[in-house]
Amino acid sequence: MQVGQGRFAVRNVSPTRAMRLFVQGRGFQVSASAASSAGSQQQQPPPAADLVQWVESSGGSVSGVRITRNPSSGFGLQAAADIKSGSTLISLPSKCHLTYDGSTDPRLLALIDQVPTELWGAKLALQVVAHRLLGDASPYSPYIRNLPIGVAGLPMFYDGPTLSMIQYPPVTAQVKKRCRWLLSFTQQMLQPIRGGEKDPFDGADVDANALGWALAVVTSRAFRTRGPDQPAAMLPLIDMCNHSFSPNAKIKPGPGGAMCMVATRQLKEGEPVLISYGNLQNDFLLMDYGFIVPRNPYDTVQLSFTRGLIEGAKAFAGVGRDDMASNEEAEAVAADLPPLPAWQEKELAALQLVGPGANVEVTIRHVDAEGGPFDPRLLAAARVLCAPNAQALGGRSGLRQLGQWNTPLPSAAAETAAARTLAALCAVLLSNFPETVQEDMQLLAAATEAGLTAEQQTAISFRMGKKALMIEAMEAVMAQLAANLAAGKAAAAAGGSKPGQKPKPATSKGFGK
Ligand SMILES: C[S@@+](CC[C@H](N)C(=O)[O-])C[C@H]1O[C@@H](n2cnc3c(N)ncnc32)[C@H](O)[C@@H]1O
Repeated sequence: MQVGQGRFAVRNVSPTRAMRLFVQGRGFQVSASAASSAGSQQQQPPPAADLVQWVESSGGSVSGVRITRNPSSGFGLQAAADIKSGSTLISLPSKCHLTYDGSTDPRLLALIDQVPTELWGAKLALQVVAHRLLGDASPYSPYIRNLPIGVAGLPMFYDGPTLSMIQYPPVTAQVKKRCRWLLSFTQQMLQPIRGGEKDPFDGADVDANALGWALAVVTSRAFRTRGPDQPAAMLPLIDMCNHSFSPNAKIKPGPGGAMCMVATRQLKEGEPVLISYGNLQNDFLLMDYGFIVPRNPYDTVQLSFTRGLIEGAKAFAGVGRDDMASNEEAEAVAADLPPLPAWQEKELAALQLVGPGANVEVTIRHVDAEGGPFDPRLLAAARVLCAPNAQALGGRSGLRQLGQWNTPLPSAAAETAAARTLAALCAVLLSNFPETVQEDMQLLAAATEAGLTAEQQTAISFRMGKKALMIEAMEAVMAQLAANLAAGKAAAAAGGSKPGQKPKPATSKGFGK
């Protein structure tokens, strides 16, 4: 068993096969839809018909919507008729919601209690395991038996080489953390009680694969029904709805604690019913759901701010020196920094980028993101660190005055230095990736011939999206700079400057050396 490579090879059984064994070893029938796929088209019952029946017999309703099943994308929901906007498609009574605190088994509740509150997903995963083991005795059996046997595409189940193809530390580190947690929890919490009086699983071998499957089911299907800070719940049937950033349905509370799926616009018969899983960046879509959205408007590149990062980028851009530094020189500059003048230290502290309680996580976003492509704190920090003296900030201070994308510094020289530094920062970050965007595109174009798996293709598309985002930001900051300079010249020619004037729309020329 290898830790840190996202790989759970237990007793030489691959993760997928281990999950299959876990599921089938408990006497579970393969879901009605999966079982029927071997039969002829005519004999097939509607997919997951038992689940619909269970919801209806539990007091819920399913109206104007049907389940579809596609061999590659799994279950989905579809309008079964023309539907009016505002119609309730599914009403799911609270007795069908699966929550982590809804058990009557004190052994399970005691075990769940030992998991920290913030790991609500893990708590819920233990419930899912318990219900899977109960088999037909579980009140949720029609739901559990229709859950996917493997959750395709989750990096938690990538092999080591595929995980390393992501090339983006914020995601790979988090994936490894989840894998480590699974291993340590199963080894330290589940194995010692196995078969004993505290074991809620009555001696079943719930290993990292089994718990990993349940965790994957939870991360890809749970809903936060009680608000953003409260634990989530599994909503059977409703969770067969796929995601879109332009959804045509939404989930909302109904009478008596029910949760309802409601059409948010008119639907045509046969149209897929789609909800939004939230304005999530690709990191979370990949880690929790196993897919990404190309050119995801909510995607970001996450950075940890250090002064060295900006000073290295300044050197790389040739800001404050006669020439542009090489990568090595820029690294040397970043590693050996003189103390900051008090005015700059004070500004960085006001931005909460240094000092006690600092939060150094900043992002690069899409150009059309609110506030522009650079986290306002990062933009403000670049302006502060590129200003030769406090006067160059023109009396501005703090995030509101220094972090506005469309409000350049009055000093054209200082603003130019900041813009070039931010562009250089993107270039430095891009240089950390072994392949260019073009090379990634070529890899994807030849994916079939090269025998790349779907997961490997997703990993490449993911990192390509991050690189494209940085190129976009780099081009945007240089274009903004050109527009600012042009606006400044025009204002000067007209006999006065117009501070804060919105520059003309940018036409990008890229990062020119
Ligand atoms: C809540 S479930 C939706 C139902 C799921 N398709 C099934 O077979 O049960 C979420 C999972 O559906 C898939 N999915 C949902 N929306 C998707 C999308 N827009 N693109 C690709 N996969 C999607 C992913 O596998 C995700 O983990």
